[in-house]
Amino acid sequence: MTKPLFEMRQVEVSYNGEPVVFDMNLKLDKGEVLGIVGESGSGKSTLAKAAMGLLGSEGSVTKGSIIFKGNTLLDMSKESLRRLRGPHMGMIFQNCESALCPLRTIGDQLFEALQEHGQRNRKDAREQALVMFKKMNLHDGNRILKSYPFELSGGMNQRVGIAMAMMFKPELLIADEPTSALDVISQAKVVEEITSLREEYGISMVIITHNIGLVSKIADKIAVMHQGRLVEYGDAGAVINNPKEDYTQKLIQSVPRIRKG
Ligand SMILES: Nc1ncnc2c1ncn2[C@@H]1O[C@H](COP(=O)(O)OP(=O)(O)OP(=O)(O)O)[C@@H](O)[C@H]1O
Repeated sequence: MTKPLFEMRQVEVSYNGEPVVFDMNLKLDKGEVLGIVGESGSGKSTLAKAAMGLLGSEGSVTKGSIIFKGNTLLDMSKESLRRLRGPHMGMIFQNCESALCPLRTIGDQLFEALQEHGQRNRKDAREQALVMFKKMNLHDGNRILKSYPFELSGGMNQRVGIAMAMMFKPELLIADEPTSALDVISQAKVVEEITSLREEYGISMVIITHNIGLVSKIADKIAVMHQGRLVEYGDAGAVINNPKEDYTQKLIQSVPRIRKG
């Protein structure tokens, strides 16, 4: 039996010693898409940050283990984790604009991120960026590279953030509410763009959202969180069409007409 690409075993996460996520058990095989859904405050972002080693000084994993390709992340040094982030495990944030530095151009930030992971040639980096921008429907790539984040629209910054994460073609991409800062039409387009890039590069993904409708279209498995706990977890079709928990039914009822075929 092949080992999962990513796994959480009995994970508890706390802020300042106070647990907010309890007994999380999840598995993701290579090429799979896992949707994590739940209402605001259920612990979804905390889980994503724990997986990426980005909990900050107040937060820590207080029980269990998080395993990526057979390596226990909690045992890794900060430097090894830093090297893993980007080329192996990528992250897309809810608001990519706030993750970008306001004082430097997109091009400088992009090159710096690639340089940190061994890409030294600025011309190659630029070409790679232009290709990825096009795939994200950002057609004026040269202008974007010269722009500061405040010179772009919210939707453009979000696409730039996604393109930057995708440029590394990571084995695992964790997307935390990747479309919630966008209007409904842009949301649908960005989901399509992410899905086609994922298919093209065979990237495994964890998509975190409060909108079960969004993951119903693209996830293979769905995990439902409520008050820091996993309340339902299984194949997306089974969770959507035959939810066992009342809470999942309520989430589904809050979205008009979704069905997984
Ligand atoms: N830095 C922090 N310090 C203390 N408590 C925190 C911190 N960040 C989050 N929490 C708490 O952890 C719990 C889970 O929050 P989290 O942001 O993970 O939920 P979420 O499901 O991602 O919500 P949302 O959909 O609104 O982003 C909440 O009770 C929140 O108040």
